[in-house]
Amino acid sequence: MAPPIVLALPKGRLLSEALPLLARVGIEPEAAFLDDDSRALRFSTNQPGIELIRVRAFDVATFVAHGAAQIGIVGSDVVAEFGYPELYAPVDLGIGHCRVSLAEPAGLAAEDDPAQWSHVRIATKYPNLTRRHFEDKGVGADIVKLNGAMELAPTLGLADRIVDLVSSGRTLKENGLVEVEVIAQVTARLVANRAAFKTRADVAPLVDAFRAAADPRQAAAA
Ligand SMILES: Nc1ncnc2c1ncn2[C@@H]1O[C@H](COP(=O)(O)OP(=O)(O)OP(=O)(O)O)[C@@H](O)[C@H]1O
Ligand SMILES: O=P(O)(O)OC[C@H]1O[C@H](OP(=O)(O)OP(=O)(O)O)[C@H](O)[C@@H]1O
Repeated sequence: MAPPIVLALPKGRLLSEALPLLARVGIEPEAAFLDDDSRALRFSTNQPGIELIRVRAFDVATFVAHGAAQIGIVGSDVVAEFGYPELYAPVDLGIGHCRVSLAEPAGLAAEDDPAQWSHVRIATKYPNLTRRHFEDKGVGADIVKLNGAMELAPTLGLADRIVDLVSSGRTLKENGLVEVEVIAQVTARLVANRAAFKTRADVAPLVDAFRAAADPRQAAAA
């Protein structure tokens, strides 16, 4: 018998939006999965052929790309940042809506002309995505990699500008920054390891089940 499919879930903000999808697919995690006091990282479900792991958002992509997990749920921001060829992202799950944007202090924006930039210094947790974006424009980018709280970088002199996720825009506003350019729209994707998708008979049907659960027209018709 084939080992269970390992489904990697991000433990941050996407998890609460992913749980109703899981329920629509018919996957019920064991009780410990929802217990904040549990230190376990690997969980059984009501389906003997499916196990869950709970990892950091960026690590979902890494576990799936390397085949340690066969499928996962991860933001398209993370998929774009890594660009793993082994990661197949066939389903837009329609959750985790936000955007990757370039932002700068309001005072700088008032007199700034992005068309004139030849070199910029950017704080971000998306170094690859940011580098590619500026390369495409022929602008040199000096990148400072951070793991969070990018919004602090301009006022403390770490970088002039940031590339970060924006949803309501509240974090930028409360830190005196304005959005200058939207680099990419973001939603969460169901990702699969390409080799597992091709070689395991149980992976494609599960991907199809997520596709049906994510599509409101199919869900309404069911
Ligand atoms: N403000 C937001 N609105 C909507 N979706 C968001 C927002 N921030 C992040 N996301 C989505 O959720 C994913 C996980 O973000 P989250 O903030 O939970 O994790 P993280 O802080 O990047 O991860 P970790 O805490 O593990 O380092 C992101 O990759 C993105 O796709
Ligand atoms: O436009 P808003 O609605 O304010 O959302 C944007 C914020 O959400 C994310 O941070 P998160 O809260 O996940 O914390 P983080 O800094 O740890 O990533 C992102 O990095 C922004 O800081």
